[in-house]
Amino acid sequence: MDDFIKLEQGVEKIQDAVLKGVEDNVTGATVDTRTEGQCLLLDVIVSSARVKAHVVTVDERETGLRGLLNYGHSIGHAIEAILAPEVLHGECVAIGMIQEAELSYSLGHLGSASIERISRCLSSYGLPISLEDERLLCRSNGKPCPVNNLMDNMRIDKKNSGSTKKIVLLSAIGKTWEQKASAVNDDAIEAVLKAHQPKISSLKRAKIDSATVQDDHNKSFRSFVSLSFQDYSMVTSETLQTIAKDTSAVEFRVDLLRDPNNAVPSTEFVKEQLTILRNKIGLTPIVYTVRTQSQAGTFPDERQDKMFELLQLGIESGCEFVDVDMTASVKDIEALVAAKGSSTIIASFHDPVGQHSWSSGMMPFYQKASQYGDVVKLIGTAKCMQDNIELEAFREQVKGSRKPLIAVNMGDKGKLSRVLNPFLTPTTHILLPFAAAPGQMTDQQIEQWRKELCL
Ligand SMILES: O=C1C[C@@](O)(C(=O)O)C[C@@H](O)[C@@H]1O
Repeated sequence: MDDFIKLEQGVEKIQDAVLKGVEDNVTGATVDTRTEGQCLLLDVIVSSARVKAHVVTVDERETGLRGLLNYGHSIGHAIEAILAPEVLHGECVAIGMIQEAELSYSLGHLGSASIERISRCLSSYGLPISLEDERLLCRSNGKPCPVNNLMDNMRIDKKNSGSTKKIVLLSAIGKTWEQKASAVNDDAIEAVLKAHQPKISSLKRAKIDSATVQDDHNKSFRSFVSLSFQDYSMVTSETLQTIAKDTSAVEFRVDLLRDPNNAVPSTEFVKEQLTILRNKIGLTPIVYTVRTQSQAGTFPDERQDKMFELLQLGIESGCEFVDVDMTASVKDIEALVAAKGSSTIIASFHDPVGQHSWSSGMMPFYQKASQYGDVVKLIGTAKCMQDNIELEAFREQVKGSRKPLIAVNMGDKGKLSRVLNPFLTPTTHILLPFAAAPGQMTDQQIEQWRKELCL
């Protein structure tokens, strides 16, 4: 119990010690150089190791007591068998701890206040406490954990005796109901597993495929915010969640990242940054983009090999949308599209200097993009209002196609096209360091214009 209180009360100090451990020794080099957090962390680790060593010594042959070390693991392992490797062992056990505490409660052994405290403590360390956790749903792409599969997986637990399942039940925090795992009947376990099934709506949100986008595009996908951060570890979850609140997706601009060790961001760095974004933003869909210099971005044009390696990473990481530039080589585009997995491909073309007119010049790019993308994105540059009118005529001309179209003009004079674009309009936000493209507006500004124009 004392150790639990230390964990409960020392969250910030312990987290600080763990973060510090990246450059320093996690538990501090010597007694003199240890911070308060490092002392606390060391204390908790040593106490845990002491308990474990004691239990393992007393019950060398695993006759009963040793099973207690398995609290949270009966259900945790059953979940892990379905969701690994996307979801980690520790995360599955954290959920298992809560469900086994609930089981203890449902059998009348544990008070509900204890479940509250355990939940709060696990959450404060960033661990998931239910299968509805957004980060977890995202990483597993909404993969379900049906009760019958969980029950099947629990059948092969080493603590069981024959067909009777044995689970560690709590009577208080730091205390178990018996000095061994207890026999529990299947009905009681099933009831808890059932109560913890995620709601259909949260599973659905985790799944966006190209068919959904194509069928439902004008209703569900109004806009996305182009994020312009250089390092997501410096941005708070609150900021990102505020930005994501009223939009359909956020754009992760790989070319705008600043890797402190490399001029062109390394794959490792991008992976790390994407994980940070994912963890902070929950289930908000991500548009993954590597925009080259000639396409109005900052990624070096001559590093096509690296660009495709990074795009592959976007697909492998399960980003809902991956933007592929149509000026790249057809061979590379084809290979990427063939490996798109569950991502929706946005085939895009930018004309940053307004070289191609909407009345004829953009058509070849539209055709190419329709061939490779699930979604087509054409970005022109307006020099005058007429360019927006021509864009609308273009939109009208290709309206019958099944491929949803994002078409806007950059520049101050192109704003009207952003207001009129009905699907996944790229937008900015006041909390961003800068707008990712000239003429980008916030969702509120677009709404305001639409009101004024009675749209
Ligand atoms: O393709 C686009 C559109 C955009 O260039 C714009 O004009 O809003 C902004 C980019 O971040 C995004 O990738």
